[in-house]
Amino acid sequence: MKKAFEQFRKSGSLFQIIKGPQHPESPKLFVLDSSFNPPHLAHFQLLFQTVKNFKLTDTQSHVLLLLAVNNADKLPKPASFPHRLEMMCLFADYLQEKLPHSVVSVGLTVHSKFIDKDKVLHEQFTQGRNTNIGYLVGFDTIARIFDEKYYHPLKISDVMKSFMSRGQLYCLARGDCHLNAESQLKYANDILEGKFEPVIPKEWGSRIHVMQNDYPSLRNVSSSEIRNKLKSGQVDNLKEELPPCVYDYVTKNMTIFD
Ligand SMILES: Nc1ncnc2c1ncn2[C@@H]1O[C@H](COP(=O)(O)OP(=O)(O)OP(=O)(O)O)[C@@H](O)[C@H]1O
Ligand SMILES: NC(=O)c1ccc[n+]([C@@H]2O[C@H](COP(=O)(O)O)[C@@H](O)[C@H]2O)c1
Repeated sequence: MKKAFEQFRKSGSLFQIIKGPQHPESPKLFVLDSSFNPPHLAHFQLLFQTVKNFKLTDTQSHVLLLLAVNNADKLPKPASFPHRLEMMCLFADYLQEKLPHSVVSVGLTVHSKFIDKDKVLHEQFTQGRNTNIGYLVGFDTIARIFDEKYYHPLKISDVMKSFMSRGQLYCLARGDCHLNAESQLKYANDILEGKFEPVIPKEWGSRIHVMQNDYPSLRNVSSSEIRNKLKSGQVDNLKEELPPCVYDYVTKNMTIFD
């Protein structure tokens, strides 16, 4: 994975598939953009519930696990990018088994903001086809996508116009969030009712789909909490929070999070 990562870095490309088919013909692309530091079962649940509820009938979906080598806020640590790619590939195999009617791939991008990732993915996957792209996020990330500080001095209603007019945002409510579950679940409706006008145009509410996590025990799971448990040696508790393949990887390679 170190080689694949270095090649991407040197290539000057904006996006590259590292694992899986280069040009899947699916009409629906689901993108999980994450730091994968490490990937965990709340990420799995976000993917599983979205594909189950929003896939197009009788067609194969394409699930893309996307790692940005430049994060909007976080430094590239503690796990190095090659280690994260290893964990993403294990997670992709696990997903492929659980979602047999989807094709799963792993990709890298240089872009940190969703509006920029979206431009690149449209060029890559929708040319001459009618592919619909949906982005899978937790509620904290929705709040960050609509935070004006990332676009200053431009207005959100202008800068996000094409992103919000063609894509969908599939969102899983989180326990460890600034809003309670009830407020998270009515967020799309609040937008539709114009509560955040003029910053967020009300018609965008129809493109946002907020779900409750079917498993209450996963609502507070996060990569940082998992890293903390690893550091303090609470590894047994992690079996309920990580796919078995990722659990094996992190417990055999504990130093990657130092
Ligand atoms: N428990 C969860 N419930 C719902 N969404 C989640 C959960 N954990 C992560 N996500 C979402 O998955 C996406 C990618 O996650 P990210 O890599 O930021 O994971 P994280 O667990 O929040 O990481 P960290 O703790 O390092 O910040 C984000 O949009 C995030 O909101
Ligand atoms: N405004 C935006 O588009 C925006 C804001 C915050 C995070 N992100 C991206 O979301 C992804 C997940 O971020 P975190 O790992 O920080 O939760 C990263 O690729 C990050 O760069 C995008």
